Amino acid sequence: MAEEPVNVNEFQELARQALPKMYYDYYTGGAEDQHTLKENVEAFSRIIIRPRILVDVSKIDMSTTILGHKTSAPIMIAPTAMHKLAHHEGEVATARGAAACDIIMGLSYMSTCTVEEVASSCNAVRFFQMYVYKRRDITALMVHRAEKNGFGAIILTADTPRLGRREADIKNKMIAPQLKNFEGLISTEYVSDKGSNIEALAAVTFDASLCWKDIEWLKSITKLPILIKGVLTSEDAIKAIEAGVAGIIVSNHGARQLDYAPATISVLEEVVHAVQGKVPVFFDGGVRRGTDIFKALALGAKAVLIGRAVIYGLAAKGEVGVKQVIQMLRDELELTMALSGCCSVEDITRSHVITEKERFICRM
Ligand SMILES: Cc1cc2nc3c(=O)[nH]c(=O)nc-3n(C[C@H](O)[C@H](O)[C@H](O)COP(=O)(O)O)c2cc1C
Ligand SMILES: CC(C)CC(=O)C(=O)O
Repeated sequence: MAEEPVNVNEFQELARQALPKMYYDYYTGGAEDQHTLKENVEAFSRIIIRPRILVDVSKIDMSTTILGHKTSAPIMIAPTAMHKLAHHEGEVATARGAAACDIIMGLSYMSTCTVEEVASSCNAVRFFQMYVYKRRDITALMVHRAEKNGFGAIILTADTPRLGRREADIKNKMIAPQLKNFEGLISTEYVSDKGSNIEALAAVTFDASLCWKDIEWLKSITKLPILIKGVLTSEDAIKAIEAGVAGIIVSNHGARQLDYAPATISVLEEVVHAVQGKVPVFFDGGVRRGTDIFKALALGAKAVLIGRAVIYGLAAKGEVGVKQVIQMLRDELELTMALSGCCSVEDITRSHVITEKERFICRM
């Protein structure tokens, strides 16, 4: 029998073995030179933890509340597209993994299972991620379907007016299937002479004119709280609050959009300072270890979203793999908390980490 994976990187290797190259490249890849892709992970290694000793850590409580929903840990599943390319059960398996671990799942607008299938598969708290199509009637319908099916929030992804240039997908001539949510509404199968039909799909369907004033439109069609995903600057954090969002997700889309955008962990604090506690700030990008989650919490995130790591679990072992990856990250976070002298997520403070910039200033 093959050895059991002991960390997320080993799950990635299992996913590589399980998937056709075209899909593995789609899931792992980033934009252009993949500079930001590497940085998202490496920037974590430049942040050092300042552990405190002789604290009673015999009981650790990782639970927290996200937009009023109690969860077992400050961990959510990031919305990622087309899970059936990773495993035949698709997003239903992912949702069940989330439910088993008592964490919130973000469902992608570009899912391969329908909103209804995911909603009826388990009792996970679900947030619905949306893109805005030029055909606003279709987007409004999707939001209503999410609302009707008990989703707890809308995640508006704001960093994708056009799709980033993912060169592996271009070379592989990556093909997206017809997405079941849109059957009878719009075709999601576009053939492109540029290579990747996902790029063509986004070019034809996504509304590149989307801007801040459209949050008013979104608020007019839903009562659900809105999280805005893709904030990387204090300027946009302030605009998001002015627009009345319920939360902000610091994200560079897993480095798949603008290459040479900053590593998300390097700008989290800028956003947190701008927000001044008015709304919760969430974080994603490059999280592969419990220590990464601890660092993001110390720098002010309310919770982190996990993208690729969950897909690796799904590709390797379906629902069981999703569960194992989340459990692994939860266990690692718990151990990090214990070894740093933190009994609850509230105990994790800014003084528990030191950034590269601070170390540099100390040396001067
Ligand atoms: C294969 C893949 C598909 C993605 N699809 C979506 C999507 O449909 N909607 C979205 O808002 N973000 C999407 N993302 C971005 C994730 O929500 C998240 O920001 C990113 O994966 C976090 O980085 P990580 O993968 O390093 O954890 C996708 C990311 C990946 C890797
Ligand atoms: C189908 C794509 C638009 C999904 C996506 O956001 C991504 O691949 O990063």
